[in-house]
Amino acid sequence: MLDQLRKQIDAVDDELIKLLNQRMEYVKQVGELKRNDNSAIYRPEREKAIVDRLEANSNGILNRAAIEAIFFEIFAVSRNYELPERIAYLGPEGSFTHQAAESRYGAMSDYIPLDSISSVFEAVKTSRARFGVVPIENNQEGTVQETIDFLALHKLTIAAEIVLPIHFAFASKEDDLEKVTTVYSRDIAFRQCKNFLNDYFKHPVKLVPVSSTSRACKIAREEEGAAAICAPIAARQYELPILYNNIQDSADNQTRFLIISQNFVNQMSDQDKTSVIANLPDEPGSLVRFLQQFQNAGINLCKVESRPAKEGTTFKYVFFVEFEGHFNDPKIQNTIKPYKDNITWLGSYVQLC
Ligand SMILES: O=C(O)C(=O)C[C@]1(C(=O)O)C=C[C@@H](O)C=C1
Repeated sequence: MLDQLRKQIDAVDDELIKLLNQRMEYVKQVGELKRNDNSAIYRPEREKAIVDRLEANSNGILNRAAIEAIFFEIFAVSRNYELPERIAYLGPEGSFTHQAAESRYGAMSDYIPLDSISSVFEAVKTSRARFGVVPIENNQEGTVQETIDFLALHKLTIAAEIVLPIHFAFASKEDDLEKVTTVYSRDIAFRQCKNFLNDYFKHPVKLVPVSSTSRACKIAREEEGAAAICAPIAARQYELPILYNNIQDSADNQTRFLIISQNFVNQMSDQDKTSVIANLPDEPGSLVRFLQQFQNAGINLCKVESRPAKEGTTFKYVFFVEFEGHFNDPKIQNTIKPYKDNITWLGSYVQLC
């Protein structure tokens, strides 16, 4: 029975590899066309349209998550045939940002882990990497201010967003919780796994904050009585056994990441979001009048955040504003027309959250 099933699987795989090779032949031709007119290799809106179509047509076992897992790898291989891509991300290896980057660029891309958000921006700006992946907000903890400040400073563009459910794991070489005396992790992870720590530890245990959950795994692998609260990808990387998965208090814990690039322009789709920095006059009603334009045009705002303008010693602010729609959409163009000198466009990309 098993032999028979495996024979059938082999036959399907032979078909699949034939079809994938055929797909890559077409991809190579697309790559040549793109090289001729110097257009972007990475086209997130096209990838999304393919996944949407496959999900609608899939009347078998594969759901959207499975289709994405398979096809994002295929797209990553395709893009590498068209032009090898290098992706910088906020490291270290095994971080949630690494996991986000891999979820979009697959296992085959060339990755550079960097130790700060500013270094990721720098790597993209100096063309050391074609794309950079940085966190922008967590739905429990709020905004990563640094990312907004560097977006305002460097004028790089946002090519796409990634939304990743944040699952923490509890990993240790110890096979019994009684033997665990110290838990290493990031502050934010301790905050988000309070219930687990309260419910599972009846004896005193030391919580030691470290710079990353990968570092927590590294220490936990070497130290007796130690454990780490970490991203599952980090535990795997350090071969640290996972004792409990999904130990975070909230099942809805998600982080949103941005893919940044130089001068990246997506084509319009029907699900776009636009991010801008608005530098408005410092006078009564300035922000209200600006936002009123969006209400008048029926454009939904997704995020408004004020940040220091960092102009000398003054206490002035700029606004990071996100709204639904593509910058090139005539409706958006009309709405922001009176503000064209006050706005820096950061990107229009397919909206995932
Ligand atoms: O359609 C394109 O523009 C392609 O380059 C092909 C392809 C694909 O594999 O389907 C690859 C990369 C792009 O990000 C989108 C799609």
